[in-house]
Amino acid sequence: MSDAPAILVRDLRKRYGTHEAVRGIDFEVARGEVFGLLGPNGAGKTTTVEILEGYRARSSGIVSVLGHDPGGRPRALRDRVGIVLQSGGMYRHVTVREAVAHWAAMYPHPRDVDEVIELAGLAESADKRTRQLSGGQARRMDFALALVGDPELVFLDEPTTGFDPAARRAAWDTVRALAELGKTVLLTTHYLDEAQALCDRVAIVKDGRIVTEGPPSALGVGSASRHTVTWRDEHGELQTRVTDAPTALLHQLTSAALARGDELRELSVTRPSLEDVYLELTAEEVTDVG
Ligand SMILES: Nc1ncnc2c1ncn2[C@@H]1O[C@H](COP(=O)(O)OP(=O)(O)OP(=O)(O)O)[C@@H](O)[C@H]1O
Repeated sequence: MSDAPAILVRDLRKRYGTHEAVRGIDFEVARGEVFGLLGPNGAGKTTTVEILEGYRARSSGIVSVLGHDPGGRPRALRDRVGIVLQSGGMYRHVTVREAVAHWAAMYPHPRDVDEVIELAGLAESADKRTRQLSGGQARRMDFALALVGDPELVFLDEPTTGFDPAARRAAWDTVRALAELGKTVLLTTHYLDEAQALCDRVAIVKDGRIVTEGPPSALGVGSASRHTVTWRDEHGELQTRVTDAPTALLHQLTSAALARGDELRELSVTRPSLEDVYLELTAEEVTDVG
């Protein structure tokens, strides 16, 4: 049972009136995996995640979360899933420790409150009233609330939107700590560096469909053998060539430079990054694959 996937989605569809926001999505997330859904505004990420959380009903398809259908939010599932809510405003007048302790009491096997506060990076703010927290600290409290029930699976919908760089790094550390604890994480993000830093695998969603899926590094490298070669030529002009045969191009360039007794200044060879692949696949004129 434990090698059954944490999340299984088959031909998931969601219609809002006449608009089909999710048009046949399939993916699986293994236990202990950090999986990212990427894609432009309106692609259908939040709809998908909220169906998995049990907050929205699907139009059709199969969805299994820790072996349960999340529709109707069964109690057996609620205790095992952590959800970082976007608002987190209900505890404005109590301290961080009181809020986390209150939330912990709703779960059958909560984690230690102070340990969770530490894990969320809030040890120094534990006695602050939550309304006095900065935006980044408030978000960390959302993490603490999501973790205190000791969930097996954590949903993070755009966990660092609006964070300053230091708060983002702290949130990344929290996600990594979750992964080290063996938790499964499903996150959505608009930040490709975040996906690259945190996710074992990502799926890029566009217009309600997955257009590609795989480990972030493999998406960048595997999508093309294209290399971009840049150098400054003998006239001081910066040159750029995109090639599938970088070895031959470099041989040609270096031979010519050596023959002139010159250096190839500012030479660089780059492969497509996750960002290049993302932009290519989500560009408006590109039609969907699959
Ligand atoms: N409750 C709703 N009623 C009608 N249409 C909706 C509703 N929720 C979402 N939509 C539409 O469904 C599509 C997908 O929205 P969704 O929020 O899932 O996208 P997203 O990928 O999460 O976008 P973002 O990155 O902007 O959060 C959009 O066109 C959106 O306008």
